[in-house]
Amino acid sequence: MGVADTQHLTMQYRQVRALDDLTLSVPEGITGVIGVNGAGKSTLIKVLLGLLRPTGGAVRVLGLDPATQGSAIRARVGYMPEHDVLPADVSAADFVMHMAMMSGLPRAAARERTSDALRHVGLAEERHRPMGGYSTGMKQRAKLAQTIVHSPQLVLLDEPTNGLDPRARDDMLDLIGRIGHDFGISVMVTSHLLGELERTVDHVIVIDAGHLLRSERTQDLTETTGNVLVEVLGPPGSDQRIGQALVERGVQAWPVGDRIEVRIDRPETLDLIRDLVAGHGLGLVRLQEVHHSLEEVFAQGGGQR
Ligand SMILES: Nc1ncnc2c1ncn2[C@@H]1O[C@H](COP(=O)(O)OP(=O)(O)OP(=O)(O)O)[C@@H](O)[C@H]1O
Repeated sequence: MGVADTQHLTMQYRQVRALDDLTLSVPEGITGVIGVNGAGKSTLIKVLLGLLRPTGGAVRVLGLDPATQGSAIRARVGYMPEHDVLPADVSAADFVMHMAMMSGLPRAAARERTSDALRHVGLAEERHRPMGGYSTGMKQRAKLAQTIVHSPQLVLLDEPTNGLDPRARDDMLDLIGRIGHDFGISVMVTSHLLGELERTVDHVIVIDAGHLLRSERTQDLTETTGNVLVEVLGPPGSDQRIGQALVERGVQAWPVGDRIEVRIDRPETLDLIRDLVAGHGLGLVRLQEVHHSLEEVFAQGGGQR
């Protein structure tokens, strides 16, 4: 059993079937739920939290039933909603403290956990300013702080990178990585962008029109291309010399920045790379398998399998 499981889950709004016979399991660790806008990601999160009652199927979150144990789930789970829901005239410190107490923490513990959470998300200095004056990135970090303030076992993050510039997005992804891998809190994070979560999540679930398309470990989904990336240490142009030497021996090799990508169609090619680098008196810094990106996997029709 995962940290969240659904069986034949259906959510029929008046006109729209947002979730359609959806069976999935969110394992421990960091899981990305990816789907275009309207795929049903937010609806899934609201069902898991017990905020929406599904029209069919079964749900378990941390082994609990959201229909009857919603408040027990919300005590153990953190939720970061997609849209801007922060009161503009309240400071992050007051807001996160309030949310901590709403989760059941006594005042002294709530105060301590609030300052820890705001420090973790990098809002320690600005914590007493009203949130209306915050940048989008700061608002997202304040929302993230209230998500983790009560030391949950699982956090559900709805499009946390939406509207962020590239730098703020990278900061947010780093924070999510730390929450999942350093704090040991399981994370389910949604995105409408395929490639964005790739380096952060351990597991990828892809949904489309409320259906499950794929659910796999990121590593398995982005299977190796059969190529390696070679980085050598030596005077400028060393990479080109090695690339040229490989091509002269009938190996497919091409430059990628100041490295060389090499097609490994037989195991001996790896020995050849090692011997050539040594033969040229150079150092072998890196020999790394090249994986497909998620975007490539789906462009090749991998999403339809
Ligand atoms: N309260 C509602 N009443 C009726 N239809 C809804 C409601 N909420 C969502 N929908 C519809 O259900 C479908 C799934 O919406 P949902 O918000 O879950 O998708 P999403 O993948 O989270 O997309 P987005 O990132 O755009 O929110 C969409 O067609 C949406 O219009």
